[in-house]
Amino acid sequence: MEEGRRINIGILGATGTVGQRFITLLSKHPWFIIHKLGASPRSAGKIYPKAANWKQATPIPSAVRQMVVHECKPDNFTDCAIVFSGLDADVAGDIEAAFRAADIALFSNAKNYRRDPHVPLIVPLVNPSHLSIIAQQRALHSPPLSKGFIVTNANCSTTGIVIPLAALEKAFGPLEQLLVTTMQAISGAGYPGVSSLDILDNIVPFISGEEEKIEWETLKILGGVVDDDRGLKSFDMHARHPLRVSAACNRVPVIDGHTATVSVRFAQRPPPSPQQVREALAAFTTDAQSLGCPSAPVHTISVHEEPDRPQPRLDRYYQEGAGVSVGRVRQCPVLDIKFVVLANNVSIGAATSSIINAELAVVKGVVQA
Ligand SMILES: NC(=O)C1=CN([C@@H]2O[C@H](COP(=O)(O)OP(=O)(O)OC[C@H]3O[C@@H](n4cnc5c(N)ncnc54)[C@H](OP(=O)(O)O)[C@@H]3O)[C@@H](O)[C@H]2O)C=CC1
Ligand SMILES: N[C@@H](CC(=O)OP(=O)(O)O)C(=O)O
Repeated sequence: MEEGRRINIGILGATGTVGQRFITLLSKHPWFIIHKLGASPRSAGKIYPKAANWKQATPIPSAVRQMVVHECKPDNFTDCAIVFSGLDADVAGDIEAAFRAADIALFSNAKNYRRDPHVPLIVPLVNPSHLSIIAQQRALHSPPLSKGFIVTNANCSTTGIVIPLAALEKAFGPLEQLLVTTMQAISGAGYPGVSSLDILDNIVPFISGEEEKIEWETLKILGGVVDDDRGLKSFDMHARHPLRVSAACNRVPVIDGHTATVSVRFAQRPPPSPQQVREALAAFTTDAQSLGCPSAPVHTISVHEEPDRPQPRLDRYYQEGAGVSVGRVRQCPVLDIKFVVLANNVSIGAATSSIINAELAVVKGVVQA
């Protein structure tokens, strides 16, 4: 990025849980400047503090205190080079498609386009190389686009899990089997989310669609991008080394921070030892960091030796919520290795990932700054 230049950005769903996180992070961003805010017709026309039910620990940033919230229509955002979406999935599909059709670069948190064969599903600390499919997404759009595209980030639980898995595949080669059990925070359900009478003194062993998302998204993210005979790119879904994934998801009475217990089997025989796994996790570095993305964690995975870590209350702000914490790395008597991972669902699980994805797109020249 050119010294002193800042890029105008817009935020859709700016009043919601993820939208508020975008505002907090982007109000102090060195490259991006918040230029437009969007939310539902209920909020449109109001100044931001009147539209949002602000739930962050820090006050509403001065940069947006006088901003008027707009309807999420592309015409209101034409002077934004990048638009972030924290839209409710019920409305994200049509709105995000309209922004792409208006030739606007859009980075979404919503699930709607994650399975699209031309849309990259990017966890920025894992698979930024998938940005390579954007040229094809633009070319196949009718009419072809010069600037517009959609990039999605992953489900918040999937994000926390694939980061240590990517570190393991980088060090030891492909994984073959994966068993995951999540303990997911209430904030993952947005605001006001799960009712207190359902979640206090309780665990709810069902989150609609979540297990299917972890089982499918993990393959798209950890798999490669391949070219066919005609030069068309597609996602290989880890097909060269099939990976079987089983997830079980639970809602627990924690406000922020999704925890997961993970057991893996490696293709490599004999498998790595717990100590080799700890060393590989701690040594993991990312392109986002080496390419100078300002929101990338300086150190990606914190590996705990203490037997009772990670814990949401103690570890969810590791690297300002952009890194993940792993602990209890040990032998698994059924598969090979098991461990616990904790990721901040509203930071690296949502807004932070989108922001690093946009930073990567700027660095790689996919977004013209
Ligand atoms: N919370 C989390 O941890 C994660 C969430 N996500 C995904 O991010 C997205 C946002 O989640 P979250 O912030 O929790 O949701 P919220 O319910 O808190 O916020 C939803 C946002 O969508 C806006 N909206 C609702 N209806 C419309 C409409 N008709 N037109 C335009 N805007 C509308 C709301 O505006 P208004 O206030 O005006 O109603 C609000 O800004 C979802 O798709 C979610 O699945 C992804 C990963 C993690
Ligand atoms: N379903 C997740 C949050 C979420 O919104 O996921 P997704 O973006 O995949 O719909 C949770 O409840 O914790």
